[in-house]
Amino acid sequence: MLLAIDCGNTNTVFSIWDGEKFLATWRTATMHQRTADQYYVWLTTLMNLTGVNVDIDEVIVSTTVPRVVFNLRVFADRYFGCRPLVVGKPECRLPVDVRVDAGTQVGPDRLVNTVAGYDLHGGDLIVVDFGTATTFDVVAADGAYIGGVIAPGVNLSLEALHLAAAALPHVDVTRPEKVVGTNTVECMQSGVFWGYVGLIGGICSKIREERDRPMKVIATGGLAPLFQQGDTLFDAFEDNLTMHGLTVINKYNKDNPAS
Ligand SMILES: Nc1ncnc2c1ncn2[C@@H]1O[C@H](COP(=O)(O)OP(=O)(O)OP(=O)(O)O)[C@@H](O)[C@H]1O
Ligand SMILES: CC(C)(CO)[C@@H](O)C(=O)NCCC(=O)O
Ligand SMILES: [K+]
Repeated sequence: MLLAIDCGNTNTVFSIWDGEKFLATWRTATMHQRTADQYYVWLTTLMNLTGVNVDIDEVIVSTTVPRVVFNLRVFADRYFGCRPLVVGKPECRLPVDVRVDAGTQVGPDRLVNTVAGYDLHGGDLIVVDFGTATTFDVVAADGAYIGGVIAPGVNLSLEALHLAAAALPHVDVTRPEKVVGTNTVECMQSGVFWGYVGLIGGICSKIREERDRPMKVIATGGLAPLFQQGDTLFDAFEDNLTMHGLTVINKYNKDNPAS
């Protein structure tokens, strides 16, 4: 059984994949100090609580936080007797080309998202992920990763306003009915929500213009459904895109062992 771990700057998600479907998914805040033993206690508690009694013998990790890798390696080795595949490390091969400037360390989550997007929807794709950052990643016709866009995350933008301006409160993102707010909270929500609608639409049309071809837009991440409502920003929404990509990459590495 495969344990797939997607560690972002804010949250870390663990999913168990039986080769055909995910049996369970659990989320915890990312903390680089968390030890192998802490991961194990947390995971086995949840497995027991939900009656998921399976043997894990493979682990794959994508992390945007390099410091968690050491403890996750110890976790896989100590408790599951395996060496984890870590996306972005030389021993983890990708089923697609990566065509970016030499020396660029593309975020593993972005690579995994494009592998998943290509697997599900084919090439000529823009993958938008609403995480800590909002990323746009471009997949060529042949599935290659050819670059993208990094914008501040939606929650990060709201938090930055609150932190930088003494009179601006902490607010949660929502979809305001009107653009013109009549109180501080509405004004902030409008700026972020409608600002993002414009940003997403604008960046996708600029990418299409630059590529000079139709491109399908796939959205993922916690806030994607909020932006999906009513607006024609995305062609498809994928709930579990990063996890799906991890299973594709794991299978590719098993089917194509290093010679
Ligand atoms: N309507 C909503 N309003 C505010 N936050 C939301 C809403 N729906 C989902 N979320 C948030 O989305 C987040 C899940 O998003 P996702 O896993 O894509 O990114 P993340 O964990 O925040 O970032 P990263 O992957 O970079 O760590 C959760 O933290 C959840 O609180
Ligand atoms: C952009 C984020 C933070 C999005 O999670 C991550 O993919 C990352 O840390 N990337 C490294 C830089 C890059 O992707 O070019
Ligand atoms: K994410």
